[in-house]
Amino acid sequence: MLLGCIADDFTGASDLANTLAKGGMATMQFVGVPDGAAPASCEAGVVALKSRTIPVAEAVRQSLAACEWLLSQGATQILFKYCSTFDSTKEGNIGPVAEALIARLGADVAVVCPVFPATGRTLFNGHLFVNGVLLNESGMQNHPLTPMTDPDIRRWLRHQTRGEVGLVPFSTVRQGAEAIRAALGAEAAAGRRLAVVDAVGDDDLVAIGAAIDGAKLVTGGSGIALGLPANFRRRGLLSGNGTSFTPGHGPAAVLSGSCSNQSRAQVKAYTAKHPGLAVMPDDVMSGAMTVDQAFDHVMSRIGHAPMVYSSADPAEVKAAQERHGKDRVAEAIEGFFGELAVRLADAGIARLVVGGGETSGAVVTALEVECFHIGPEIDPGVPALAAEGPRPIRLALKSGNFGAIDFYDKALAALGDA
Ligand SMILES: Nc1ncnc2c1ncn2[C@@H]1O[C@H](COP(=O)(O)OP(=O)(O)OP(=O)(O)O)[C@@H](O)[C@H]1O
Ligand SMILES: O=C(O)[C@@H](O)C(=O)CO
Repeated sequence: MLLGCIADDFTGASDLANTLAKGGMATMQFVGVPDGAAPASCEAGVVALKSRTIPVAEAVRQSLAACEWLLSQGATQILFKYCSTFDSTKEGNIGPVAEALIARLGADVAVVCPVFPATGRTLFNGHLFVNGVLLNESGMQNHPLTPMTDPDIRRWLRHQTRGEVGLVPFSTVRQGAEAIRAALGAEAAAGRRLAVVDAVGDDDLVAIGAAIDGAKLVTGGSGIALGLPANFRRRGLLSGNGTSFTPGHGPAAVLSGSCSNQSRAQVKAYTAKHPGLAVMPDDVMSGAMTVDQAFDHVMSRIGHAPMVYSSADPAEVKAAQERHGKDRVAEAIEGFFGELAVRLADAGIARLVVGGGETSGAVVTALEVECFHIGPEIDPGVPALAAEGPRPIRLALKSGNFGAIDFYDKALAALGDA
């Protein structure tokens, strides 16, 4: 293994694995920290954690454990992947995890770059935009677990860190790799171990990638990985063998627990053409909607690739959270989808598409997936996946805001056929 990656959620892990696989690295995604060794052919290993919204100390502990395993597999550079919308609270978990990794690795400075131009995430003067709109006006201010109310990433991150946070502005980034390297060196010399780095396009990310060749720690969204494979290729370290995804055959279903604007539009488009079952938090919590009922609903319509969704608009989400408590609702719905996925896989569902990072984490964990082989890209940031483990199902894990309006139909086709 050359590059070792720690992702704070499961959709984010497959987003990153997609970028690295497209960049020509033989990439595997692992679910949690594996017990054994990675296959010798694995050049980039992505350990998927579900650490984005867990207590800070636990996120740090799990991330350090993942780091140890990746180092033990030979990784010479560690990449900490978080969301391109910087999903976090004032307490964490991005800052504390990054600082713990810096201390463990003895890194002098690590870039902070959530930029992902293909999905409209750009950073200018430290301010994060989603499709040209400031982060805190993009819909992310209504996120059920990590409402993003400040677009100034340096200021937001500073709430979470012990040390000061630096900035490499776009005026430097546009001068190329040498200038970026010098600016990062100046941040390190000033004692700032984390430096937010502006970028608006893929060429900026490629230049940043070249500037951080050999850096012990890199942090960011999947875009920060765009320029990294070239560093290993330049040294003749890549086999060029790619990954070993094969499509699946059999019935399909879709589960959506994401409440983002884009997910709600995708759910609407999909259920206009396929059967859909809306699952209400109140019904899940009271037992009025059981996994058995949802399972029967899906299985009786299985030829039509039905969808089960809890996706609801911000007012409904808020009302449910006020009635039951934010964590209890999330736990109940995630548990519901996890159990349903297991029932469906055991009943022969061969292709499953899941919407939402937390929801995907719950589903993949319940399915006891050990690792994934990375297949073709469906839409930016979302690859087809083949699971290894007790249930060798084909999966796509869609981040809440990713994917075109017809994403779910495209995903089912990319995963295989009936
Ligand atoms: N109707 C609902 N009311 C309240 N909470 C809900 C509802 N539906 C889903 N949730 C919870 O909201 C959270 C949605 O997070 P999830 O990560 O799955 O989606 P997302 O945030 O849109 O995706 P991503 O993290 O990939 O951007 C989950 O914990 C889910 O269980
Ligand atoms: O970076 C992103 O936006 C995604 O990979 C993600 O992490 C959403 O959960």
